[in-house]
Amino acid sequence: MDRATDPHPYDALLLLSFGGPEGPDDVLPFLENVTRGRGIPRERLAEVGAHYHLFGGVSPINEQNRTLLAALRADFAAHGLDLPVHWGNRNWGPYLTDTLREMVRAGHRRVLVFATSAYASYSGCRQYREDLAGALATLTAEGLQPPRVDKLRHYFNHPGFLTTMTDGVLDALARLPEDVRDGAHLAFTTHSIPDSAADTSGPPASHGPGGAYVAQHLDAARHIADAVRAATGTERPWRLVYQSRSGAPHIPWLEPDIGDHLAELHASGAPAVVMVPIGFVSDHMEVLYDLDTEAMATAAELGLPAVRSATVGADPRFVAAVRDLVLERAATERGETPARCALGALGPSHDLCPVGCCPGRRDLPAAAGADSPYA
Ligand SMILES: CC1=C(CCC(=O)O)c2cc3nc(cc4[nH]c(cc5[nH]c(cc1n2)c(C)c5CCC(=O)O)c(CCC(=O)O)c4C)C(CCC(=O)O)=C3C
Ligand SMILES: [Fe+2]
Repeated sequence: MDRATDPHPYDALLLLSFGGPEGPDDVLPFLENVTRGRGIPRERLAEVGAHYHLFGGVSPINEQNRTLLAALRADFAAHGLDLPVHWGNRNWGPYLTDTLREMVRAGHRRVLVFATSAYASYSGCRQYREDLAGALATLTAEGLQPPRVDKLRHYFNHPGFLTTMTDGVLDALARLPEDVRDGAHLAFTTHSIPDSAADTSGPPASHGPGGAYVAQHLDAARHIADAVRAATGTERPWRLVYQSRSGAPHIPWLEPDIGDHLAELHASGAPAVVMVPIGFVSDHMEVLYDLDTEAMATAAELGLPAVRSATVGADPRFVAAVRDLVLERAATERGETPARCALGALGPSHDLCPVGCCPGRRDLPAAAGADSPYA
């Protein structure tokens, strides 16, 4: 088989995502799934529930994942990559455990996982690995033989992600009134997480203030800002800011918040802003509500012209990036040394999360890492 289309040793790809409610009755049980044992204040839950109800109780995330799933299958077929693709979620149906059970029953023994989170962090990486370990434990208890699972490396700096994001920023700039376009600031935005989670994100060697989470976002943001400058010939100020904070007020989370940043930009005389949702891969609720609804309203109140650039979604370049990462990992697992595409300064991320990578508050078993109980 052509090395460029050989998925061996893998026999399936699993698209692993967050999940979201698909109707008003789903909202509360979904939020209970998300926040079980995480100490989120009740008021915050009611507030977030109201965001979903503004959109009929439907998060767009599942439909976006169905679109991505179809796009991956079509891309693989068009490129002669014979690898079935399945989809499972952490917090809503189709649940990961059910998907993995079906995969085992279909005979899959060696599964590669593509999670819809591009960066290191407990929520974006280890928690998915814990979900996988939990699903494997359930299958084992049911008398099934668990498959071996591996997880793709972080893809925040893959050219298929960064170039697509850069083009999104260029499109967004073109939507701003011409007289403020050149002076527009870039506000790269991602999910706030507790300072303590950021500081311990990534391999132990990268632990320290902000950890791998902040370092990876800064690397991606700097690359995009440079590429936008190269394309437009205009230097624009940029900053990494945060959104969607939850948790109790006395616990420090990454700042500044996007809303405060917009007010600061306005006060300092910035003529316009492009909000770049660098931390997310599709236009799910954190983008639709926290940016398009809330942050846009803040900008309008301030009188600050603002646009939001696109997420990668199912863009063909992003889909092709997933194929590239799958083939790269397959080759690596076969003992070859394939090219590892990465832009920015950090270089390609590790394939296997080392012991102590993105620790959680509790020491739960995690699959697809050096400390996996399922080798
Ligand atoms: C880093 C990160 C990503 C990005 C990486 C990735 O994509 O994975 C992300 C994505 C998402 N977060 C989402 C939804 C929620 N996140 C919550 C809570 C939390 N997120 C956290 C972090 C992250 N979250 C954290 C540290 C918490 C506190 C509680 C905890 O430690 O777990 C809550 C509870 C209520 C609230 O407090 O907001 C909800 C409802 C949705 C679905 C949107 C939809 O439905 O369209 C998506 C894609
Ligand atoms: Fe979240």
